Amino acid sequence: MGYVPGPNDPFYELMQPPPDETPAQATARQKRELDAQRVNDKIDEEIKQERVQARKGRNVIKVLLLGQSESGKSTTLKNFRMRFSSDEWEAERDGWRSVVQLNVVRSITTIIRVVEAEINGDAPAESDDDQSIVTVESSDSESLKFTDRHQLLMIRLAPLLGVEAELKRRLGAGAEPVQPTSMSATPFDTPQEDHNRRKRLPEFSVRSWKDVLEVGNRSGLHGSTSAASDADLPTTTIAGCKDDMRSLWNDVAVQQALKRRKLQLPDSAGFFLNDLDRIATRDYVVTDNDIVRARLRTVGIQEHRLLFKHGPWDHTKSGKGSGWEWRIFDVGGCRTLRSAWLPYFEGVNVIIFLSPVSVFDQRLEEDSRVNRLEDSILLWTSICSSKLLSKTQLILFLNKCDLLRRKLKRGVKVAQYLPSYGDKPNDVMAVVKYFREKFRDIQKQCSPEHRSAYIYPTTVTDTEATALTLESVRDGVLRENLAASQLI
Ligand SMILES: Nc1nc2c(ncn2[C@@H]2O[C@H](COP(=O)(O)OP(=O)(O)OP(=O)(O)O)[C@@H](O)[C@H]2O)c(=O)[nH]1
Ligand SMILES: [Mg+2]
Repeated sequence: MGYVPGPNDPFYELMQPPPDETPAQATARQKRELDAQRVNDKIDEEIKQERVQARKGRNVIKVLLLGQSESGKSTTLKNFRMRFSSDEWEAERDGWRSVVQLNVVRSITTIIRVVEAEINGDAPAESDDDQSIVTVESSDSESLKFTDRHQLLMIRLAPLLGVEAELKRRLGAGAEPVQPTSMSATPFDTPQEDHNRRKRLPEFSVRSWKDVLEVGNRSGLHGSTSAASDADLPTTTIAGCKDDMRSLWNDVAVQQALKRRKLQLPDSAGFFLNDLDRIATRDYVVTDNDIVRARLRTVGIQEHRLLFKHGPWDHTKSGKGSGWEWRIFDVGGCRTLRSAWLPYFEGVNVIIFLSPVSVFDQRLEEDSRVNRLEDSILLWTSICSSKLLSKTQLILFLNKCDLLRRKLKRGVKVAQYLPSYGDKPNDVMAVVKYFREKFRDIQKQCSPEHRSAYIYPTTVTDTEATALTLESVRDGVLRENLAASQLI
């Protein structure tokens, strides 16, 4: 209701209707007054909303997850959601089932193609000399022959090709990173035409998890009733192929062929294929560990929100918590996608940068001329040097420490790929310490202004250890941002 002046108000006379007003004029006047009042109310409401937003805005923290492809950005996001958004996490659990199945089937069909090529005597596809491969150990040095038993396995596993196509169709998964095909090493470079596209089988990708998980839940694929699982042909087929998949994966001749052709299966392939008894069943229930290992390449930038209601410094003058909202952006790390990061740098409070420490002997999937560690260092240097990001808090995860441990145990020597490593011990502690110092020095030297270094060695597929890291990250971020906004 607007202000209505009383008889003593100087505006009283002015606001009285004219004495000779006709009924039609009175109606028109009242309508004008009503319209004016509506406009006023709308403006008042907008001002109120703006104030609410401004108040909320003080507690919004914008977080970007950056790093090369397969560095573990989406896996880190999964850990955040598992730990701090557990209701949504549980609601989405069933939706991941088809994604895990697609991971399993995809690895098997990739192996099938290799075995077929071996049987047909096809020449190995273009590959790198120093790519790491996921294999079980094979002690035989002599090349083992493929037999009729392998031919039979191929025939029996052929239905999985159809399952792969069906799962991809249902999930809306594309087989290739979508446009653009031009690449840039850092988000600040002008993209160059990609002349070096690899002829490998591309990974599947989706635009957004939400779409995939909704499809999974909506299509009734994952109901626990037997009727639902009967209707789910991919699950039935996968369960029917369990023993043959296991035979294929554990076969020594097959493992030799994978090694010979330097096939690079995803990091999670071994985890899933070594656990087929649990996963390739009709009543398979997805675990947290499965979800953090399920690979789904990111191509679009995804935003997820987390609410922290009870942060340690989260109290207003009245003593009541007002809450903190984190907007986390997960980007695609492939060089073809890095130019899309730039618009997200505006107003970003925190960057969590992932650099995998196990990749010193690997090349980029999208450009086989480039060593992955060199790529990661280049990217980190560009982020540290950026004036646009000079006030952004940088947190570095030296990730995939488990894979580093495994690689060093296999006898791979860091100094062979990184001469500057010299004769330091070839063990995880020493290697991680070396990387930590190198990355910290880059931050120190390249940052336009001084900022603290937050560096964590991580294995983000280890959800328990990562939960502790994320708590420390959360507290550090809230503390630093409160300090920045001079609230403490
Ligand atoms: N063993 C192991 N695997 C990891 C680790 N971190 C990530 N992975 C696996 O590596 C694969 C790639 O991880 P993602 O989180 O999808 O990588 P990303 O950085 O989001 O990659 P893009 O979306 O292509 O940019 C997944 O299968 C993960 O399960 C780790 O610390 N150890
Ligand atoms: Mg990703």
